[in-house]
Amino acid sequence: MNLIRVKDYNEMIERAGEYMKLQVREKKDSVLGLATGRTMVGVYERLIEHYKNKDISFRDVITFNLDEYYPITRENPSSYYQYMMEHLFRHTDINTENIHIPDGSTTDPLEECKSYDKKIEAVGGIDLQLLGIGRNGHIGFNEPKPVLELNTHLTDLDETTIEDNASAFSSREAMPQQAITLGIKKIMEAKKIILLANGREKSEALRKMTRKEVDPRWPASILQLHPDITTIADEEACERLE
Ligand SMILES: O=P(O)(O)OC[C@H]1O[C@](O)(CO)[C@@H](O)[C@@H]1O
Repeated sequence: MNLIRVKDYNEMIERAGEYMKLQVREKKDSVLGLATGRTMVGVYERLIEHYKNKDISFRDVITFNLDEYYPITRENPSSYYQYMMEHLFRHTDINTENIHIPDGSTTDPLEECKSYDKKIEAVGGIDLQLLGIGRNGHIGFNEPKPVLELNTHLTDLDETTIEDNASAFSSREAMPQQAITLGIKKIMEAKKIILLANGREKSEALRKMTRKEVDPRWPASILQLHPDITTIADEEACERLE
């Protein structure tokens, strides 16, 4: 694993934006696996800047988001669908047909999960997967569990995740307790992965992720088996590393 230690959040998103820019410049029809959450807000701001400076175009880019709450409608301002529209897509020239986000309003989540995996396979898999990391070591919504699920699936959210993400909803009760998430297999099949971690609250997850053992109680630890992963982490997140 290539670990790049940076000073702070700004340096982290700068590097991540540059990395993603190069990917899209090298391969205009890149298949990008995208993440949401607080960490990614700045990365998308950088990408929008690169787009406005005409360094990149999203016209041929295909995207697959990692996850979506369940149940939730696309119109819900706290949905990841709205997050992506607000923070990235509506500022770019991306073709809306190339945007894929699990449908959190489906009445048949099992079918939605299967068809999501098939859509990824149909475009030849993900070229670059962008990942954040939960305080509990989750990637996407692959939560700490005795076993990790391979395929896209419906999952119960961990208490830590509910605690961390409830502020995006009007109340804790308004937050869905489940989500549809890409499984470990499609994440690991991505040709390249870039993972971002910032802040002290991510330091334990980062330590467990780099400990040279795979522990399903810290799902991100499996990423150590990926042949092309770059982790960019700030000083605070690196605090517990040797
Ligand atoms: O960036 P945050 O808000 O700390 O969240 C960490 C990760 O957990 C998630 O909320 C769950 O997928 C991601 O969106 C994010 O990458």
